[in-house]
Amino acid sequence: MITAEALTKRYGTKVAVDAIDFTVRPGQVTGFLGPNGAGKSTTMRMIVGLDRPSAGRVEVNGRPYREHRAPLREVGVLLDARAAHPGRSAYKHLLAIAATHRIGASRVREVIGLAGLDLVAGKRVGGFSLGMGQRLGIATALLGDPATVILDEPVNGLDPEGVRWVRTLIRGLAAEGRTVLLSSHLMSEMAQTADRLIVIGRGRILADDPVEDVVAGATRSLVRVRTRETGRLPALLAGPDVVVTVRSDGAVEVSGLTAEQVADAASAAGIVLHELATVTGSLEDAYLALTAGDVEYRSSQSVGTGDHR
Ligand SMILES: Nc1ncnc2c1ncn2[C@@H]1O[C@H](COP(=O)(O)OP(=O)(O)OP(=O)(O)O)[C@@H](O)[C@H]1O
Repeated sequence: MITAEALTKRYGTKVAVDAIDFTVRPGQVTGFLGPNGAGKSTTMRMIVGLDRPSAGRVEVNGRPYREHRAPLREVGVLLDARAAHPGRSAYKHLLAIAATHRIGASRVREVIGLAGLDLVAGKRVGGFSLGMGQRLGIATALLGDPATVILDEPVNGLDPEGVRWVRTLIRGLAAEGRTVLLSSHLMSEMAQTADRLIVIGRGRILADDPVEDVVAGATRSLVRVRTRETGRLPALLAGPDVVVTVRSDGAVEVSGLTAEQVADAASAAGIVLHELATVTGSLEDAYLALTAGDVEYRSSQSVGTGDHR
C-alpha cells in the first residue's frame, strides 16, 4: 500500500508535485499517467526515498521508505533499467544486491527464471539489449519478494512477446495481493493491464478512478447500428441531445441514446437491425481529453502540413 498526503516537491519556484493525496491499494494494478513533466518520476522518487518531499508525506506499507529496515523486501522498484554495472554478469549483479538484504542465491536463480534470463544470466550486463535490461530491472525489483512493486515504463524496449510477458507478470503480482504502481505512456498497454488510474498534470491529480470510469467520464460513447433502412432511422430517433450520423460505409452512429433505446425504437417501427453495438471511447481518447490543458511540452506545428516549396 502506498499513501500520499499533501505530497509536494518544489525545485526553486517550480512546483513539480503540488500537494497531492492518493492511495495505491493492494490486489490491484494502479496505472500512473501524465504528460512529460507532469511529476510522475518525482512522485515515484519520493515514494522510494530518492527525493525528499518539500512538504507533506508519502508512506509505503505504513512507513516512509527510508524507515524500512529491509526496503527491498517491502518495495520492488524499476525506475531506471540501465542502472546495473555494465561489467558484471546479470547473475553477479543480482547476487550483489541480494547480499545487502541477506537474500540467498536460490532466490536469485528464481527471479532469473521468472524474468526469462536463464540463457543470458552469465553474460555481461553491458552487452544486454534494452529488452534484456528491462527484464533484469524487473528481476531486481522482485528479488525481495516485496508486497509493493513500482514499475516505471517496464515494457519500454520489449518485443511483443516481452510486452505480453510483462502484462501477465504484472496481473499475476496484483492477483497475489501485491500493490502495483505502473507508469507507462502506452495507453493500449495501460488499458489492458491497469484496474485503476491516477492521472496527473502539472503536479496535480486530474483523475483517480477505476479505468472504466476514467474512460466513461472523459469520452462520449455512441451506439452504432447497421440496417437497410438508413433513410427512416434518423427521423425516428430524433430528440433533444440526440445526434444521428450516417457514415459513408452505411453505419449509423447515434449519440444521446442507449443501445436499448435505439433497438426499441427500431423494433417499434418494424426496422430490422443487422448490427447494434455500443462503442466506447478509448483510454487514449480519455487521456488526451483529460490532459489537454496540462501539457507542458507541445509542438506548435504539425508535421507534414507546412509548405516546403
Ligand atoms: N532536479 C530537478 N530540478 C529542477 N526541476 C526538476 C528536477 N526534476 C524534475 N524537475 C521538473 O519537475 C517537473 C516534473 O518532472 P518529472 O520528471 O517528475 O515529470 P514526469 O511526469 O516524470 O515526466 P516524464 O514523463 O517526461 O518522465 C518538470 O517540469 C521537470 O522539469
